[in-house]
Amino acid sequence: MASTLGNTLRMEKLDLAIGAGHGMTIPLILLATVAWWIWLRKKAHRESGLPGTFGLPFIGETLTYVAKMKTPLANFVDLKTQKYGPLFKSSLFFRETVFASDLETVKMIVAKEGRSFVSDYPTSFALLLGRFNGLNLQGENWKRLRRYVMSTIMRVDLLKERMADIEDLVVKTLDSWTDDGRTIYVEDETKTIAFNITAFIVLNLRPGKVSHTLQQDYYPLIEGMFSLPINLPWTIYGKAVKARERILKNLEEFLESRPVTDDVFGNYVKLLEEELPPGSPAGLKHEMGLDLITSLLFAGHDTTAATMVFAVKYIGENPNVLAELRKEHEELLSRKKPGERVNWDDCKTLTFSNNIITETLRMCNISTTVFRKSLEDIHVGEYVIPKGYQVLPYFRSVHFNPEIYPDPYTFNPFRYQESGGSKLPFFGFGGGARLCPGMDLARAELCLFLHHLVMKFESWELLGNDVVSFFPFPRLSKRLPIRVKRRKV
Ligand code: HEM
Repeated sequence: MASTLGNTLRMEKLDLAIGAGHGMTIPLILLATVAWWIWLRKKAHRESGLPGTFGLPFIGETLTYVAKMKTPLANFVDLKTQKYGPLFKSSLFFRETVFASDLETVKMIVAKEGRSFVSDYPTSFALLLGRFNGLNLQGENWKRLRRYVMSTIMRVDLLKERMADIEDLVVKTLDSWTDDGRTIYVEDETKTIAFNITAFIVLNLRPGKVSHTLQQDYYPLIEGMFSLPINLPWTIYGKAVKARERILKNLEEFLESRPVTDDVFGNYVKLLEEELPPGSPAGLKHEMGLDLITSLLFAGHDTTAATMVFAVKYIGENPNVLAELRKEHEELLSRKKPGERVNWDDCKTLTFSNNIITETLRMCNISTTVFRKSLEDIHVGEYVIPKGYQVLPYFRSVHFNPEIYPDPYTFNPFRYQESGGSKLPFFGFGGGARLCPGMDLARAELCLFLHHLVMKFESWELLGNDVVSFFPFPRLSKRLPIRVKRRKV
């Protein structure tokens, strides 16, 4: 008994000694870890040989970047590329960053997805679109989501069946563009077209109060995705958080009330039930389903809407393009029976329309880059991209390289014919394993939009000088006001 008590007392003393030691050792270990980490980073920076600067502590070059990315000419990346060459380092949004702006490195980065690089979107994307959104996902969860999207909503036979509905949604808006002298704000209109189509494809949701409310909440949400994640009622991010809450509430209500559950959301949750480890909480599957829907509504609509609005602007500024486009669509109709609708296969044959889409995306695309992280040290020529860096393959530099695209600042869809059929490098829909799964759907929507635009309207007058701002996304300062002249039928 006495010896047991003695042992216990000795043990307690030992615990106390260890406890006192902890008080000292934990901060020391932390300090040593931080020092070691800083030393490793410095070593990596030195050995990388990358030109460029990190700017100020913590904030890096973020402020200069935000200020200088709005302009079409001589933006942050252009200026740095001129000074340092096509591969340079910086520090943005608290991360060590490498920009790549030459074709070969850009190609290499997108091609090595999942091996040397992995998709790594800013935290604000995960916070606002949900941690299981496609862009932020990696590994098995990403592969499952992508397989699911490709084999369900992006299945060509299904999309072919839905073309008539998609066309009706385009026509519904374009028919409201009267030529009684009223001003039409194209940006608002194309957002509605693209949102209605995406909500129909993803949720089977028809235009109405629910879809209108959801759509309106997407814009503060999107603004927040490129802001500093400071959640206060008056910050851009704070407003985005509120918008997300409303979107989720409305989606939940809609999903609760839908009569059929055999749909994109329902079948995804069922798939997760089969594929996630047994015992995974039901709440997790529900959350993953909601994140799929919220991210598809984002990825599918603002991108396509922006392409539509810029196409209206560029075609409006180029009468020769309008004439050639109309010729293509008149020829298409001449091959069809009266009343026969434009279908999926027609859209594939409309070469000039597709060249307009490509050229519009080359000039003005929401995705000027994609976000990657290096998984290992990567040797590029004489430099090394150190492991763990944010890596931005800057598509816009390739699309504006005069050696690839002569006279790059001119909208010229004829350039693709003139290139003698040789394929010009194009990253409008990304590339590699993450190539946009909605690419064919987006092209089909845009073809139908262009078809009815040139068949219904003789011309349109661009009112006011819209200024294009390029950061965080290309936007027109006045939402592209136009006045249309209908065609006489
Ligand atoms: C003009 C229209 C569009 C453009 C310019 C566009 C552009 C892109 C780009 C550049 C990526 C690659 C992102 C990356 O590699 O990190 C991407 C991915 C994606 N897009 Fe699109 N997109 C468009 C339309 C659509 C549509 C209509 C949908 C679906 C309704 C869609 C759904 C997605 C999804 C789910 C991803 C993630 C793919 C993955 O990570 O594997 N997009 N898009």
